[in-house]
Amino acid sequence: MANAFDTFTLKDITLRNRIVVPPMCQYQAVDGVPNQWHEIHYPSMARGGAGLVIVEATAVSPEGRISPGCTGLWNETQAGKMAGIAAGIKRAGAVPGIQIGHAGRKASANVPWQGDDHMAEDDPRAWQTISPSAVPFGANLPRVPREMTLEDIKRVQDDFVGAARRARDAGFEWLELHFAHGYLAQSFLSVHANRRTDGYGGDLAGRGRFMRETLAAVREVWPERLPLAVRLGVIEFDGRDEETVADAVSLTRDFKSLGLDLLDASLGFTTPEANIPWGPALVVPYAARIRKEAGIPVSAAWNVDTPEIIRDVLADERLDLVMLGHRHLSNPHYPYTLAKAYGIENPGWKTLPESYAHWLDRYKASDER
Ligand SMILES: Cc1cc2c(cc1C)N(C[C@H](O)[C@H](O)[C@H](O)COP(=O)(O)O)c1[nH]c(=O)[nH]c(=O)c1N2
Ligand SMILES: NC(=O)C1=CN(Cc2ccccc2)CCC1
Repeated sequence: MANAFDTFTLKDITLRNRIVVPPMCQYQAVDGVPNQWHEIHYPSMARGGAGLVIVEATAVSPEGRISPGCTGLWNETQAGKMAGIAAGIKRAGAVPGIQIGHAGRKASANVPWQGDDHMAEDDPRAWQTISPSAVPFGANLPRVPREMTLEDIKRVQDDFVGAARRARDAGFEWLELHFAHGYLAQSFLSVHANRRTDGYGGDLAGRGRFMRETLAAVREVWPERLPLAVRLGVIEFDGRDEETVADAVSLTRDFKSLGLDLLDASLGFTTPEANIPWGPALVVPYAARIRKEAGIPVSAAWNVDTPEIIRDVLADERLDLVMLGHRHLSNPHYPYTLAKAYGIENPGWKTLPESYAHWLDRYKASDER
Protein backbone atom coordinates (compact mmCIF):
# COMPACT_ATOMS: atom_id res chain seq x y z
CA MET A 1 0.00 0.00 0.00
CA ALA A 2 2.15 2.86 -1.26
CA ASN A 3 1.45 6.46 -2.24
CA ALA A 4 3.18 8.86 -4.59
CA PHE A 5 5.13 10.57 -1.83
CA ASP A 6 6.50 7.45 -0.16
CA THR A 7 10.20 6.85 -0.60
CA PHE A 8 11.38 3.89 -2.67
CA THR A 9 14.60 1.98 -2.01
CA LEU A 10 16.22 -0.31 -4.58
CA LYS A 11 19.72 -1.67 -3.83
CA ASP A 12 21.66 1.25 -2.23
CA ILE A 13 19.50 3.94 -3.83
CA THR A 14 16.49 5.62 -2.19
CA LEU A 15 14.15 7.83 -4.22
CA ARG A 16 12.44 10.65 -2.28
CA ASN A 17 9.11 9.68 -3.90
CA ARG A 18 7.51 7.33 -6.49
CA ILE A 19 7.47 9.94 -9.27
CA VAL A 20 9.82 9.38 -12.20
CA VAL A 21 10.61 11.58 -15.18
CA PRO A 22 10.94 8.94 -17.93
CA PRO A 23 13.49 9.32 -20.72
CA MET A 24 12.28 11.81 -23.36
CA CYS A 25 14.41 12.57 -26.41
CA GLN A 26 15.17 16.27 -26.74
CA TYR A 27 16.82 16.16 -30.20
CA GLN A 28 19.08 19.07 -29.23
CA ALA A 29 22.53 17.46 -29.32
CA VAL A 30 25.22 17.89 -32.00
CA ASP A 31 27.42 14.84 -32.65
CA GLY A 32 25.79 13.29 -29.61
CA VAL A 33 27.29 15.89 -27.27
CA PRO A 34 24.93 17.28 -24.56
CA ASN A 35 24.90 21.07 -24.31
CA GLN A 36 23.30 23.91 -22.38
CA TRP A 37 19.85 22.73 -23.42
CA HIS A 38 20.32 19.47 -21.49
CA GLU A 39 22.20 21.22 -18.66
CA ILE A 40 19.10 23.34 -17.99
CA HIS A 41 16.37 20.85 -18.97
CA TYR A 42 17.26 17.98 -16.66
CA PRO A 43 18.08 19.85 -13.43
CA SER A 44 14.91 21.95 -13.90
CA MET A 45 12.79 18.79 -13.75
CA ALA A 46 14.80 17.45 -10.83
CA ARG A 47 14.21 20.76 -9.03
CA GLY A 48 10.48 20.23 -9.66
CA GLY A 49 10.46 17.42 -7.10
CA ALA A 50 10.55 14.11 -9.00
CA GLY A 51 12.32 11.25 -7.19
CA LEU A 52 14.17 9.99 -10.27
CA VAL A 53 15.02 11.81 -13.50
CA ILE A 54 16.08 9.54 -16.38
CA VAL A 55 18.07 11.20 -19.17
CA GLU A 56 16.74 10.55 -22.68
CA ALA A 57 17.62 7.57 -24.90
CA THR A 58 21.37 8.00 -25.30
CA ALA A 59 23.00 6.13 -28.17
CA VAL A 60 25.76 3.59 -27.51
CA SER A 61 27.25 4.32 -30.96
CA PRO A 62 26.88 6.97 -33.71
CA GLU A 63 24.65 4.78 -35.93
CA GLY A 64 22.56 3.95 -32.86
CA ARG A 65 21.06 7.42 -32.67
CA ILE A 66 17.44 7.89 -33.72
CA SER A 67 18.25 11.27 -35.22
CA PRO A 68 21.30 13.54 -35.64
CA GLY A 69 20.00 15.45 -32.60
CA CYS A 70 20.21 12.54 -30.18
CA THR A 71 22.70 12.28 -27.33
CA GLY A 72 25.43 9.66 -27.27
CA LEU A 73 27.74 8.04 -24.75
CA TRP A 74 30.32 6.53 -27.10
CA ASN A 75 33.12 8.97 -26.32
CA GLU A 76 34.72 10.87 -23.46
CA THR A 77 33.57 14.31 -24.67
CA GLN A 78 29.95 13.20 -24.32
CA ALA A 79 30.72 11.52 -21.00
CA GLY A 80 32.22 14.72 -19.61
CA LYS A 81 29.07 16.69 -20.40
CA MET A 82 26.87 13.92 -19.02
CA ALA A 83 28.79 14.06 -15.74
CA GLY A 84 27.69 17.68 -15.32
CA ILE A 85 24.07 16.73 -16.03
CA ALA A 86 24.14 13.87 -13.52
CA ALA A 87 25.57 16.24 -10.91
CA GLY A 88 22.90 18.85 -11.70
CA ILE A 89 20.09 16.33 -11.23
CA LYS A 90 21.59 15.09 -7.97
CA ARG A 91 22.18 18.61 -6.66
CA ALA A 92 18.47 19.28 -7.19
CA GLY A 93 17.55 16.32 -4.99
CA ALA A 94 16.59 13.68 -7.54
CA VAL A 95 18.43 10.47 -8.38
CA PRO A 96 20.23 10.81 -11.74
CA GLY A 97 19.31 8.07 -14.19
CA ILE A 98 20.10 7.52 -17.86
CA GLN A 99 18.73 5.29 -20.60
CA ILE A 100 21.15 3.83 -23.16
CA GLY A 101 20.08 2.24 -26.42
CA HIS A 102 20.51 1.64 -30.13
CA ALA A 103 17.81 2.73 -32.58
CA GLY A 104 18.45 -0.09 -35.09
CA ARG A 105 16.27 0.18 -38.18
CA LYS A 106 14.51 3.28 -36.81
CA ALA A 107 17.80 5.21 -36.85
CA SER A 108 18.87 7.90 -39.31
CA ALA A 109 15.57 9.80 -38.96
CA ASN A 110 14.56 13.44 -39.03
CA VAL A 111 13.49 14.93 -35.72
CA PRO A 112 9.70 14.70 -35.11
CA TRP A 113 8.90 18.30 -36.03
CA GLN A 114 10.95 17.95 -39.25
CA GLY A 115 9.13 14.86 -40.56
CA ASP A 116 9.79 12.08 -38.04
CA ASP A 117 10.79 10.03 -41.12
CA HIS A 118 13.98 8.50 -42.48
CA MET A 119 16.36 11.09 -43.88
CA ALA A 120 16.65 10.80 -47.67
CA GLU A 121 19.35 8.40 -48.89
CA ASP A 122 21.28 11.34 -50.39
CA ASP A 123 20.99 13.48 -47.24
CA PRO A 124 24.62 14.03 -46.16
CA ARG A 125 23.55 13.56 -42.52
CA ALA A 126 21.99 10.12 -43.17
CA TRP A 127 23.61 6.78 -42.43
CA GLN A 128 23.08 3.07 -43.14
CA THR A 129 20.88 1.48 -40.48
CA ILE A 130 21.40 -2.03 -39.08
CA SER A 131 18.94 -4.58 -37.70
CA PRO A 132 18.64 -8.34 -37.01
CA SER A 133 17.25 -8.80 -40.53
CA ALA A 134 17.03 -6.73 -43.72
CA VAL A 135 13.36 -5.94 -42.99
CA PRO A 136 12.26 -2.28 -42.89
CA PHE A 137 9.83 -0.92 -40.28
CA GLY A 138 7.70 0.59 -43.09
CA ALA A 139 5.41 3.67 -43.07
CA ASN A 140 7.51 6.76 -42.29
CA LEU A 141 10.64 4.63 -41.78
CA PRO A 142 10.92 2.66 -45.05
CA ARG A 143 14.73 2.38 -45.39
CA VAL A 144 15.90 -1.26 -45.59
CA PRO A 145 18.46 -1.94 -42.82
CA ARG A 146 21.59 -4.04 -43.31
CA GLU A 147 21.31 -7.47 -41.68
CA MET A 148 23.74 -7.65 -38.75
CA THR A 149 26.59 -10.15 -38.82
CA LEU A 150 27.63 -11.93 -35.63
CA GLU A 151 30.55 -9.46 -35.49
CA ASP A 152 28.07 -6.54 -35.63
CA ILE A 153 26.10 -8.09 -32.75
CA LYS A 154 29.22 -8.48 -30.62
CA ARG A 155 30.37 -4.93 -31.42
CA VAL A 156 27.01 -3.42 -30.48
CA GLN A 157 26.91 -5.42 -27.23
CA ASP A 158 30.41 -4.13 -26.45
CA ASP A 159 29.13 -0.60 -27.20
CA PHE A 160 26.38 -1.06 -24.60
CA VAL A 161 29.04 -2.09 -22.08
CA GLY A 162 31.19 0.93 -22.98
CA ALA A 163 28.27 3.31 -22.56
CA ALA A 164 27.31 1.70 -19.23
CA ARG A 165 30.88 2.14 -17.99
CA ARG A 166 30.84 5.83 -19.03
CA ALA A 167 27.45 6.31 -17.33
CA ARG A 168 28.85 4.78 -14.14
CA ASP A 169 31.96 6.99 -14.23
CA ALA A 170 29.83 10.07 -15.02
CA GLY A 171 28.01 9.60 -11.72
CA PHE A 172 24.66 8.21 -12.83
CA GLU A 173 23.04 6.02 -10.15
CA TRP A 174 20.26 4.36 -12.19
CA LEU A 175 20.74 2.75 -15.60
CA GLU A 176 17.95 1.73 -17.95
CA LEU A 177 18.54 -0.35 -21.08
CA HIS A 178 16.27 0.64 -23.96
CA PHE A 179 14.73 -2.66 -24.98
CA ALA A 180 11.43 -1.13 -26.22
CA HIS A 181 9.74 1.02 -28.89
CA GLY A 182 10.86 -0.92 -31.98
CA TYR A 183 14.53 -0.05 -31.62
CA LEU A 184 17.37 -2.53 -32.04
CA ALA A 185 16.91 -4.74 -28.97
CA GLN A 186 13.14 -4.88 -29.43
CA SER A 187 13.71 -5.75 -33.10
CA PHE A 188 15.60 -8.88 -32.05
CA LEU A 189 12.63 -9.91 -29.91
CA SER A 190 9.99 -9.14 -32.54
CA VAL A 191 8.80 -11.62 -35.19
CA HIS A 192 7.97 -8.54 -37.28
CA ALA A 193 11.64 -7.56 -37.50
CA ASN A 194 13.68 -10.69 -36.77
CA ARG A 195 13.74 -13.37 -39.49
CA ARG A 196 17.11 -14.80 -38.46
CA THR A 197 17.70 -18.56 -38.58
CA ASP A 198 20.84 -18.52 -36.38
CA GLY A 199 21.01 -18.43 -32.57
CA TYR A 200 19.67 -14.85 -32.47
CA GLY A 201 16.35 -15.72 -34.12
CA GLY A 202 13.57 -18.30 -34.20
CA ASP A 203 12.03 -19.22 -30.81
CA LEU A 204 11.83 -16.95 -27.77
CA ALA A 205 15.21 -18.19 -26.54
CA GLY A 206 16.78 -17.13 -29.83
CA ARG A 207 14.89 -13.86 -30.21
CA GLY A 208 15.65 -12.96 -26.58
CA ARG A 209 19.37 -13.83 -26.76
CA PHE A 210 20.57 -10.33 -27.73
CA MET A 211 18.74 -8.83 -24.76
CA ARG A 212 19.88 -11.49 -22.27
CA GLU A 213 23.52 -11.34 -23.35
CA THR A 214 23.55 -7.54 -23.38
CA LEU A 215 21.94 -7.30 -19.94
CA ALA A 216 24.42 -9.82 -18.50
CA ALA A 217 27.39 -7.98 -20.03
CA VAL A 218 26.20 -4.60 -18.74
CA ARG A 219 25.55 -6.05 -15.28
CA GLU A 220 29.26 -6.98 -15.11
CA VAL A 221 30.29 -3.29 -15.29
CA TRP A 222 27.26 -1.62 -13.66
CA PRO A 223 27.86 -1.63 -9.88
CA GLU A 224 25.87 -4.29 -8.01
CA ARG A 225 24.81 -1.62 -5.49
CA LEU A 226 23.10 0.53 -8.17
CA PRO A 227 19.74 -0.29 -9.81
CA LEU A 228 19.80 -1.74 -13.32
CA ALA A 229 16.48 -1.48 -15.19
CA VAL A 230 15.16 -2.49 -18.59
CA ARG A 231 12.45 -0.71 -20.52
CA LEU A 232 10.74 -3.53 -22.41
CA GLY A 233 7.98 -3.39 -25.02
CA VAL A 234 5.65 -5.92 -23.36
CA ILE A 235 2.77 -5.60 -25.83
CA GLU A 236 2.40 -4.58 -29.48
CA PHE A 237 -1.39 -4.56 -29.97
CA ASP A 238 -0.75 -6.38 -33.26
CA GLY A 239 -3.17 -9.27 -32.70
CA ARG A 240 -0.54 -11.50 -31.02
CA ASP A 241 -0.83 -9.94 -27.57
CA GLU A 242 -1.43 -13.13 -25.54
CA GLU A 243 1.88 -14.55 -26.78
CA THR A 244 3.77 -11.26 -26.57
CA VAL A 245 2.81 -10.62 -22.94
CA ALA A 246 3.55 -14.24 -21.97
CA ASP A 247 6.97 -13.87 -23.63
CA ALA A 248 7.53 -10.64 -21.70
CA VAL A 249 6.82 -12.40 -18.39
CA SER A 250 9.18 -15.24 -19.27
CA LEU A 251 11.91 -12.88 -20.46
CA THR A 252 11.60 -10.77 -17.30
CA ARG A 253 12.14 -13.88 -15.20
CA ASP A 254 15.32 -14.56 -17.20
CA PHE A 255 16.42 -10.95 -16.78
CA LYS A 256 15.85 -11.19 -13.03
CA SER A 257 18.15 -14.21 -12.83
CA LEU A 258 20.73 -12.17 -14.78
CA GLY A 259 20.61 -9.33 -12.23
CA LEU A 260 17.77 -7.08 -13.35
CA ASP A 261 16.44 -4.89 -10.51
CA LEU A 262 13.31 -3.33 -12.08
CA LEU A 263 11.22 -3.79 -15.24
CA ASP A 264 9.88 -0.63 -16.88
CA ALA A 265 6.96 -1.88 -18.95
CA SER A 266 6.27 -0.09 -22.22
CA LEU A 267 5.06 -0.60 -25.80
CA GLY A 268 6.66 -2.56 -28.62
CA PHE A 269 6.11 -0.17 -31.54
CA THR A 270 7.75 -2.68 -33.92
CA THR A 271 5.04 -2.54 -36.59
CA PRO A 272 3.08 0.33 -38.13
CA GLU A 273 0.11 -2.05 -38.31
CA ALA A 274 -0.39 -1.97 -34.52
CA ASN A 275 -3.80 -0.91 -33.22
CA ILE A 276 -2.97 0.75 -29.90
CA PRO A 277 -6.00 1.39 -27.66
CA TRP A 278 -4.79 4.77 -26.41
CA GLY A 279 -6.29 5.60 -23.06
CA PRO A 280 -5.67 5.95 -19.33
CA ALA A 281 -2.95 3.69 -17.89
CA LEU A 282 -3.10 1.40 -20.92
CA VAL A 283 0.14 -0.48 -20.09
CA VAL A 284 -0.50 -0.86 -16.34
CA PRO A 285 -2.39 -4.21 -16.49
CA TYR A 286 0.60 -5.83 -18.22
CA ALA A 287 3.09 -4.22 -15.87
CA ALA A 288 1.06 -5.49 -12.89
CA ARG A 289 1.01 -9.02 -14.31
CA ILE A 290 4.79 -8.98 -14.74
CA ARG A 291 5.22 -7.60 -11.21
CA LYS A 292 3.24 -10.53 -9.84
CA GLU A 293 4.40 -13.37 -12.10
CA ALA A 294 8.08 -12.42 -12.29
CA GLY A 295 8.28 -11.08 -8.71
CA ILE A 296 10.14 -7.87 -9.58
CA PRO A 297 9.45 -4.15 -9.03
CA VAL A 298 7.86 -2.47 -12.05
CA SER A 299 7.22 0.99 -13.44
CA ALA A 300 5.14 2.17 -16.38
CA ALA A 301 4.32 5.34 -18.27
CA TRP A 302 1.57 6.02 -20.86
CA ASN A 303 -1.19 8.17 -19.41
CA VAL A 304 -0.60 7.29 -15.79
CA ASP A 305 -1.28 10.97 -15.51
CA THR A 306 -3.99 12.07 -13.10
CA PRO A 307 -3.89 12.25 -9.28
CA GLU A 308 -6.56 9.51 -9.12
CA ILE A 309 -4.80 7.09 -11.49
CA ILE A 310 -1.46 7.68 -9.74
CA ARG A 311 -3.06 7.12 -6.32
CA ASP A 312 -4.83 3.93 -7.41
CA VAL A 313 -1.99 2.15 -9.25
CA LEU A 314 0.34 2.70 -6.28
CA ALA A 315 -2.24 1.92 -3.57
CA ASP A 316 -3.13 -1.46 -5.01
CA GLU A 317 0.48 -2.23 -5.88
CA ARG A 318 0.11 -2.55 -9.63
CA LEU A 319 3.16 -0.29 -10.01
CA ASP A 320 6.06 0.58 -7.71
CA LEU A 321 6.98 3.77 -9.59
CA VAL A 322 4.92 5.98 -11.90
CA MET A 323 6.51 7.51 -14.98
CA LEU A 324 5.11 10.93 -15.85
CA GLY A 325 6.41 12.05 -19.23
CA HIS A 326 4.29 14.72 -20.90
CA ARG A 327 3.12 16.04 -17.51
CA HIS A 328 6.73 17.13 -16.86
CA LEU A 329 7.07 18.71 -20.30
CA SER A 330 4.16 21.03 -19.58
CA ASN A 331 4.99 21.46 -15.88
CA PRO A 332 8.45 20.57 -14.50
CA HIS A 333 6.98 21.16 -11.03
CA TYR A 334 4.24 18.56 -11.53
CA PRO A 335 5.01 16.87 -8.16
CA TYR A 336 4.00 20.16 -6.50
CA THR A 337 0.74 20.14 -8.46
CA LEU A 338 0.17 16.54 -7.39
CA ALA A 339 0.87 17.26 -3.73
CA LYS A 340 -1.63 20.13 -3.83
CA ALA A 341 -4.20 17.85 -5.49
CA TYR A 342 -3.77 15.40 -2.61
CA GLY A 343 -4.26 18.20 -0.08
CA ILE A 344 -0.82 17.55 1.39
CA GLU A 345 0.17 20.08 4.06
CA ASN A 346 2.78 22.59 2.81
CA PRO A 347 3.03 21.11 -0.72
CA GLY A 348 5.85 23.51 -1.55
CA TRP A 349 8.11 22.29 1.22
CA LYS A 350 7.15 18.72 0.24
CA THR A 351 8.38 19.06 -3.32
CA LEU A 352 10.24 22.27 -4.15
CA PRO A 353 13.44 24.07 -3.13
CA GLU A 354 13.29 26.45 -0.17
CA SER A 355 13.41 29.57 -2.36
CA TYR A 356 10.06 28.61 -3.89
CA ALA A 357 8.55 26.65 -0.99
CA HIS A 358 8.66 29.44 1.56
CA TRP A 359 6.51 31.80 -0.52
CA LEU A 360 4.27 29.28 -2.18
CA ASP A 361 3.16 27.81 1.15
CA ARG A 362 2.89 31.13 2.96
CA TYR A 363 1.44 33.47 0.35
CA LYS A 364 -1.80 32.53 -1.43
CA ALA A 365 -2.44 33.23 -5.10
CA SER A 366 -5.50 35.42 -5.75
CA ASP A 367 -7.54 32.40 -6.90
CA GLU A 368 -6.60 30.50 -3.74
CA ARG A 369 -7.85 33.01 -1.20
C1 LIG B 1 9.11 13.92 -26.76
C2 LIG B 1 9.18 12.51 -26.28
C3 LIG B 1 10.38 11.83 -26.32
C4 LIG B 1 10.47 10.52 -25.86
C5 LIG B 1 9.32 9.89 -25.37
C6 LIG B 1 8.11 10.56 -25.32
C7 LIG B 1 8.04 11.87 -25.75
C8 LIG B 1 6.72 12.59 -25.64
N1 LIG B 1 9.43 8.58 -24.91
C9 LIG B 1 8.28 7.94 -24.23
C10 LIG B 1 8.14 8.50 -22.79
O1 LIG B 1 9.22 8.06 -21.98
C11 LIG B 1 6.84 8.03 -22.15
O2 LIG B 1 6.86 6.61 -22.11
C12 LIG B 1 5.65 8.51 -22.96
O3 LIG B 1 5.70 9.93 -23.08
C13 LIG B 1 4.34 8.11 -22.29
O4 LIG B 1 4.24 8.62 -20.97
P1 LIG B 1 3.28 9.86 -20.65
O5 LIG B 1 1.90 9.43 -21.04
O6 LIG B 1 3.81 11.00 -21.48
O7 LIG B 1 3.44 10.10 -19.19
C14 LIG B 1 10.66 7.97 -24.82
N2 LIG B 1 10.76 6.71 -24.30
C15 LIG B 1 11.99 6.14 -24.12
O8 LIG B 1 12.08 5.01 -23.65
N3 LIG B 1 13.14 6.85 -24.41
C16 LIG B 1 13.08 8.10 -24.94
O9 LIG B 1 14.12 8.74 -25.13
C17 LIG B 1 11.81 8.66 -25.22
N4 LIG B 1 11.68 9.87 -25.85
N1 LIG C 1 13.29 7.24 -27.91
C1 LIG C 1 12.06 6.76 -27.76
O1 LIG C 1 11.83 5.71 -27.18
C2 LIG C 1 10.97 7.55 -28.34
C3 LIG C 1 9.70 7.12 -28.15
N2 LIG C 1 8.65 7.74 -28.67
C4 LIG C 1 7.43 6.99 -28.62
C5 LIG C 1 6.20 7.78 -28.51
C6 LIG C 1 5.11 7.44 -29.30
C7 LIG C 1 3.93 8.16 -29.17
C8 LIG C 1 3.86 9.20 -28.25
C9 LIG C 1 4.96 9.55 -27.48
C10 LIG C 1 6.13 8.83 -27.61
C11 LIG C 1 8.78 8.87 -29.55
C12 LIG C 1 10.04 9.62 -29.34
C13 LIG C 1 11.24 8.75 -29.14
